[in-house]
Amino acid sequence: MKDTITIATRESALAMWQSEFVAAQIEAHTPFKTQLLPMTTEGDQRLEVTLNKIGGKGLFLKELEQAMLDGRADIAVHSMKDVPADLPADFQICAVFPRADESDAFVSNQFQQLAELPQGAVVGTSSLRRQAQLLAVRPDLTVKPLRGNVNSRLQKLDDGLYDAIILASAGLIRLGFDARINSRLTAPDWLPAVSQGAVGIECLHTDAELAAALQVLADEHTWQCVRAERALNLKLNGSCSVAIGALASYQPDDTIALKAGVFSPDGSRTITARQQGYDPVKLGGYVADDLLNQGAEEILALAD
Ligand SMILES: NCc1[nH]cc(CCC(=O)O)c1CC(=O)O
Repeated sequence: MKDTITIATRESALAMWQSEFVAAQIEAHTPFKTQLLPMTTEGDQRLEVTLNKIGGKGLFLKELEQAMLDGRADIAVHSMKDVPADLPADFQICAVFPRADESDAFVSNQFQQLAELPQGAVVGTSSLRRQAQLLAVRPDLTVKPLRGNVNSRLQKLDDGLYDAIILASAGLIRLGFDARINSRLTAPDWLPAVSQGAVGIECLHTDAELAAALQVLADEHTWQCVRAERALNLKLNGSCSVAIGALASYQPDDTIALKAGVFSPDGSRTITARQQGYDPVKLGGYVADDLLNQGAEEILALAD
């Protein structure tokens, strides 16, 4: 087997941080050396429209996957949140790392938390899930689109375009912006995106030897939780845009507890479900069925 693993990565500061983290883990815990292959993806370039209109989350992966198919790279590193539930058949997730902070962060230069925002305040996010949960508790707020990488989103807040913005805490922490988190929006009242806070390694299905060699890096409990959340997402047909929140947590009795919610874009309708079980894929399916029985399909269709 080769002795250097080439890691395809997006070029954003967050993606580079995650890939450098994975490279260091590989060098510390396996016999391999590593090198990075930074690439621009269509998802990074097309900031003008919402992602679901141009093909969804897969746009952050396609170029990296092509590099693996061409033999220019061996693995790709992703925020698992950006990995579609229906991964193309040629690929597998061969390891996920322990989940970091899965919460969303409330970030503002004037206010400490959501409840402090004045009537009609402007909050920045392009996530339908965040928008819907914001409006569910504060229908008076004005939600304005905010895309781009973590640094540019913070810059837009500092430029005065918003009273507050919502970002993933994990991304802020990884880039050293912990101090910008005014407060956290946390489960069970607020649900993160499927797989939020987890970093994973993708490789070719055919690369079984490499996948096996990287198993020493895999966090089994995080993987089970991520699988439960992804199974739920797949059953609800969670294209990246839909307002689905979910969080699975590993319990002391070795079960997984999964809570999930589906929200209408204007925040007026919310349905949630929660179950516990041993089999992550079945659990995700059961919670999805519960949501579907409560009318999830109709609510999700409102986002199209
Ligand atoms: N959508 C982009 C994205 N993908 C993963 C993260 C954060 C890191 C993580 O969830 O692991 C972010 C930034 C954000 O949503 O604020």
